[in-house]
Amino acid sequence: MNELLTAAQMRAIEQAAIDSGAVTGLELMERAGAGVVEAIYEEWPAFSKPDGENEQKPRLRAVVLCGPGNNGGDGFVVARLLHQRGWVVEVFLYGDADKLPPDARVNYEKWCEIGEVLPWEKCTSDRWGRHPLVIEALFGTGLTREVPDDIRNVLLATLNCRRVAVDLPCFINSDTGAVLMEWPQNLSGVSAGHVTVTFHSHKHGHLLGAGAALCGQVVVKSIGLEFCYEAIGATTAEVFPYLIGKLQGQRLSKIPSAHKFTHGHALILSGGPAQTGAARMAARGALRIGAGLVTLGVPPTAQQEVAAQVTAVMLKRIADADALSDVLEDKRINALCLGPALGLGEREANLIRVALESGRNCVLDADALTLIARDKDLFEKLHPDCVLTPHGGEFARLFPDIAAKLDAPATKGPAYSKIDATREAAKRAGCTVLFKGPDTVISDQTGVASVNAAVYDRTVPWLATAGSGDVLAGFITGLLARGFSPVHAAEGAAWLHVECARHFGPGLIAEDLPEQLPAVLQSLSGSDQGNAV
Ligand SMILES: NC(=O)C1=CN([C@@H]2O[C@H](COP(=O)(O)OP(=O)(O)OC[C@H]3O[C@@H](n4cnc5c(N)ncnc54)[C@H](OP(=O)(O)O)[C@@H]3O)[C@@H](O)[C@H]2O)[C@@H](O)CC1
Ligand SMILES: Nc1ncnc2c1ncn2[C@@H]1O[C@H](COP(=O)(O)OP(=O)(O)O)[C@@H](O)[C@H]1O
Ligand SMILES: [K+]
Repeated sequence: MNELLTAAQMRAIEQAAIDSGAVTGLELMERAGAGVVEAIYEEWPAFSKPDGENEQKPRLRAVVLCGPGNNGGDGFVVARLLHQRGWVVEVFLYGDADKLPPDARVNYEKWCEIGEVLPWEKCTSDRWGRHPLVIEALFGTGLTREVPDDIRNVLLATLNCRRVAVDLPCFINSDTGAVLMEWPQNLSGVSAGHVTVTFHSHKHGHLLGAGAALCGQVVVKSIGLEFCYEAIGATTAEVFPYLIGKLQGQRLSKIPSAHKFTHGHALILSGGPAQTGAARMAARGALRIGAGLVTLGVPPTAQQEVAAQVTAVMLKRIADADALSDVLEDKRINALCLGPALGLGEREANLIRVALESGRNCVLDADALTLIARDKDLFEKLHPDCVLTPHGGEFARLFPDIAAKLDAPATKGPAYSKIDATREAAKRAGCTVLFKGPDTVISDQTGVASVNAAVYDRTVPWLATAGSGDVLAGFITGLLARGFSPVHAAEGAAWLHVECARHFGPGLIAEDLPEQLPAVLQSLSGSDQGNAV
């Protein structure tokens, strides 16, 4: 599934399934536990060897850490299923067995018929050496507050073991990806779970914030809830897709009979002398992504510099806001990009004013965002055909109160997420907002949102290089010129941006990004419709 769910949405889906009479909570828990065991054998095929039947070989050993809710219930199922497959399993319970919720209690009792449930106090680090596998079923979507020290100490002691987190690592808020546990500085790069096995669909916390770096890899197992998905989607109405940019990317083929103006004309405004590289990279991106024509608007003082360095991109002198108005008399110019190294003076503010008043598609990045943050009047001129592309610092300048909510120390859940923040910002700005990062979130003013997650097998840390944001602004502008709606242009561009970085690999510099587009686009137009990308 490509949908991202909050804890509340997941609960609603489960409840609807149970209410329909098609399945019980106990059956769902059994399927969840079976999904975890299946994932364990997929991840470590060596476990499938018939250990236990061979007298020479020791039996496989696991420890299961069960929490006080239904996540713990899943843990008891896993313990039983592993035992059935010949494992030696030790089970610890954090909390009071008498207070377990009903389904978890049933599975606790089933386990008690097989083996012992050890109290948490006995869960000491000297036990880990004997276990090839630690299954953490302490808290899942029900984590509501910081993880207590007696759990933290145990978790830190397991870091050298093979680990499986059930649903989510117990210290990650499922709605925000925030870590609700003090994490030692020297372990900041350590993944806290080799594998996280979740059910039905990803949760926000698997992709947002620190969550992605600490889940290890995420395996999604079906627990048979697909049949009620539509009904729930309609009632919850806020199910966000991720990787949807791929779908937008797949719409990029050009009609054989079309001419260049069919694909739009993008105008990208450059900064002054020695400040022209950013706009040139954006222009290259817009052209490569398929805009029919791309013009760089340059201040007269930078004309020579830019002319010496462009070929397919055209050039236009734009001295000031009046000159921009004149250029925009050409109605074929249908997408503008302002911001990359544009400058922060009055001239630039006036250029932005004219661009916004023209009502054209408009990407506002970098310096343009700073100018809009400074000038309420400019902010109010934003309209639905604009796309704002802030990184964290620019977002905080534009929406300080929203950023403060997002940055508030994570002490409880459910909490305010990057998706919530981007949706609120887009609503306030009245346009599409693309909030950058490895977890880029895109939302339009109506609340439609998606996440372009550059995590797990799409990790591209080398994209954090000077100027890559300028290229992204160019990609979005090019797609706007080609007629994509603002939100689809932002989604498609963000997805292609990451694909270009993946295609190039380490050593990437921003100039390389547009040059990867031919190969990436080629693979999209192939017979497999992009599945290979
Ligand atoms: N519903 C279903 O049908 C299915 C659900 N499934 C599974 O259930 C999981 C959700 O179960 P859940 O809602 O019971 O929440 P869960 O994550 O076990 O935690 C709640 C408990 O933890 C406690 N607690 C929280 N934070 C704490 C802290 N920091 N420190 C200490 N305690 C803390 C909290 O205490 P309380 O806040 O009530 O005092 C409560 O006791 C889900 O992730 C999936 O694995 C699957 O089987 C599929 C079918
Ligand atoms: N660690 C990372 N993984 C994936 N993408 C990243 C990472 N860091 C930054 N990016 C992406 O790189 C781009 C950087 O843009 P920006 O911060 O505006 O840089 P610049 O101003 O130098 O162009 C954004 O698209 C952002 O999402
Ligand atoms: K867990």
